[in-house]
Amino acid sequence: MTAVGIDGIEIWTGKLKLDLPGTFAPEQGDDPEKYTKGLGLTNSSFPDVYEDIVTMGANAAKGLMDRKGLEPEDVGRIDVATESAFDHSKPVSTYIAGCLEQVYDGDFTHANKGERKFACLAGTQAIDDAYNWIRAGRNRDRPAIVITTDTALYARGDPGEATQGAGAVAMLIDEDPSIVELSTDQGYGSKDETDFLKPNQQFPSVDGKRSVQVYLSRMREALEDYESVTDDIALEDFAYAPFHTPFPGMVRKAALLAYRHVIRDTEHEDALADEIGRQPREAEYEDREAYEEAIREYMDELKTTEQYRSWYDTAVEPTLELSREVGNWYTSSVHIARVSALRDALTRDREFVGDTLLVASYGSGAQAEIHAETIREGWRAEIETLDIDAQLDARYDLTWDEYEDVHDVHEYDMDLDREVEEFTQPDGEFVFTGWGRMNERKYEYVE
Ligand SMILES: CC(=O)CC(=O)SCCNC(=O)CCNC(=O)[C@H](O)C(C)(C)COP(=O)(O)OP(=O)(O)OC[C@H]1O[C@@H](n2cnc3c(N)ncnc32)[C@H](O)[C@@H]1OP(=O)(O)O
Repeated sequence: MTAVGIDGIEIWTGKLKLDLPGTFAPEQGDDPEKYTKGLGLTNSSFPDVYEDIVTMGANAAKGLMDRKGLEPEDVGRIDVATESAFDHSKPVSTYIAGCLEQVYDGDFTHANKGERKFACLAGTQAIDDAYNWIRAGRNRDRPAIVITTDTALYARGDPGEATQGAGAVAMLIDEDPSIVELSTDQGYGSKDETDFLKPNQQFPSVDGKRSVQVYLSRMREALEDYESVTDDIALEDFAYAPFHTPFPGMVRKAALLAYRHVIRDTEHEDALADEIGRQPREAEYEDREAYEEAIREYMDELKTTEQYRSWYDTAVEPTLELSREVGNWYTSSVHIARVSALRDALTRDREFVGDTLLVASYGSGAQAEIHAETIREGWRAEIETLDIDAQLDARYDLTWDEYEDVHDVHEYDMDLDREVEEFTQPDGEFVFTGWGRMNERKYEYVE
């Protein structure tokens, strides 16, 4: 079977940043370590006044097409995953295709376009759709572009405000891919949940603490489902485990739970038995409460062991590097975790063609999905070309008053009583220019 997977990746960050420990924490009256150590975040990316989900997605897609030498006619499909759409009917992919057609000679008339929604999971689902379309032989030898793009803003004062972010990832899905091959095995954990939602509103209604528990429960179910369709999982089989990362502290919890689950009844559990005992088994306890208390105690000890620390520091911690700098990018979040892993491998000059990643995606509402990906020969050349570090360094550092202005500019229902100037100069990129006669958003390319 010909390999299908991710052949190219391009990232676009919002061009502004908010320093969480330095600027946000003092205004909240919080200890800066709540952000750096608790949530695990240093900065959030924000969109400048001329940026939105379309400009960020189009800029990432243009970077990808230019690097891959693609013209519009070469592309058979454009799918956008977002939970920040401003249009209930016209998909964001049409806006993005319209932007791209301003700068290329050809057009995307014969490309299939769509928009995928399942909170942060939608990007992974759009990759699945592209994979299935290629596998079904309906692609006429053309690749698909999958774009994940979000302005992940919360209402002012919401606890989620600390985890905001804005950015886009464009990925080329093709046969014989350069970066990773996708596996056919997948595990799902899915339930109707009311934890994080946006019923006809821009900013989410969030039950923050419950959303954390829902994430963990769906991940456990997805892991069990994945185990049921594959041979037993051994954690040492995976070079990295990129998770959906709303904030790194969330992944810290998920990774510990996954580790406990996977080592049960293995030599790893035996090796830890002298140090912290064996894992509590429910049958050994009088009631569920006592069992759960024993599990909590075991987990508290497990996370301090050398065995766990060594796995976490190698397979999980490196996946959080970009997230710490940009915040939550919703649909892009797991995809920047994958890129963080690949960048770590590059820095370490790691030879890992043929190695596997265990990729754990999640969307509120709620569903988790787990699958494996195999590293391909061309990964190094692709990852070396990424300019995300330069983009991050070039971000404009907002003061508190400027942050308040930026948040207001991007709030749809805000009746702004003041002009907010752009903070950065657009240079070789798409920008938002205003509204057209049918209330559509308009864009231009600035040389
Ligand atoms: C949104 C998605 O993308 C989909 C999902 O993944 S849903 C799962 C995640 N949910 C979200 O991201 C929802 C949006 N976020 C939120 O609502 C909030 O950020 C939140 C509820 C997750 C946390 O908000 P909060 O209540 O203000 O923070 P709080 O729980 O007090 O502190 C956060 C962490 O910092 C720790 N902390 C606090 N002060 C600290 C300090 N001075 N030093 C070190 N750590 C500190 C806390 O102990 C806590 O860690 P633990 O959970 O490990 O105990």
